[in-house]
Amino acid sequence: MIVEYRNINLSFKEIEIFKNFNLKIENGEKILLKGKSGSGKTSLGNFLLGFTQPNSGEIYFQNELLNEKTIWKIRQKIAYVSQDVDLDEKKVMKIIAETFEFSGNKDKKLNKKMLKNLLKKFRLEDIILEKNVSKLSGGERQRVGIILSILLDRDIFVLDEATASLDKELKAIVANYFSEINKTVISISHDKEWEDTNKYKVINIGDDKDGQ
Ligand SMILES: Nc1ncnc2c1ncn2[C@@H]1O[C@H](COP(=O)(O)OP(=O)(O)OP(=O)(O)O)[C@@H](O)[C@H]1O
Repeated sequence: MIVEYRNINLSFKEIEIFKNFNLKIENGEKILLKGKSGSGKTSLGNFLLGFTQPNSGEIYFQNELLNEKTIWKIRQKIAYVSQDVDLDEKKVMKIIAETFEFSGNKDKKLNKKMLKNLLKKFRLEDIILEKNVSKLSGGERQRVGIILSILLDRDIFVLDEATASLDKELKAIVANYFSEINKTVISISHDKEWEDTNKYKVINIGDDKDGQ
């Protein structure tokens, strides 16, 4: 098992989002979190990354309890892509190169051949590497964020509406790509292309508040 949410409770004011929510995710599993807007999907991703905490309950990552001591180590094992990929306003290649200089990524080496292949797979021209991020369209920026997350070669992907800015064809390409890789994937998406692959275990959030 790679991730376990145990007895998670979350509420804001009088609104209960999770009541004794439980979910186990196996190594290599492909998970699609679905549910109405406001059902708590993003919160589940945020708990795992330590961005926010539930009111009560525990989260385990590779059998280790997530807390303020373990979160930094755990975060380095997670590749996170959000809807609004937040990249510095620099040349794309510079951002990629600098990402590999962070202390947390020091054990990883930029695979340039893989980068070229990924650009091609996600329909980007090589010239994009020389462009400033501020000049990219939303869909281009989103794909650069996805490519960067893949290059980091981490254990698990948390993809929060990672295909929202892409056209139909690209949504399908990205959803297919993640369905076939040898990693654990948690995707939060309203895009039907993820489910269309038939490779993701669909978890409906909010249907049954009293645990799953
Ligand atoms: N810090 C906060 N303060 C108050 N309410 C919050 C906070 N964080 C989340 N919420 C509320 O918790 C609920 C769940 O939010 P969350 O973003 O996890 O839902 P979601 O299922 O990802 O929604 P969407 O599909 O719209 O992105 C929402 O009603 C949201 O307004």
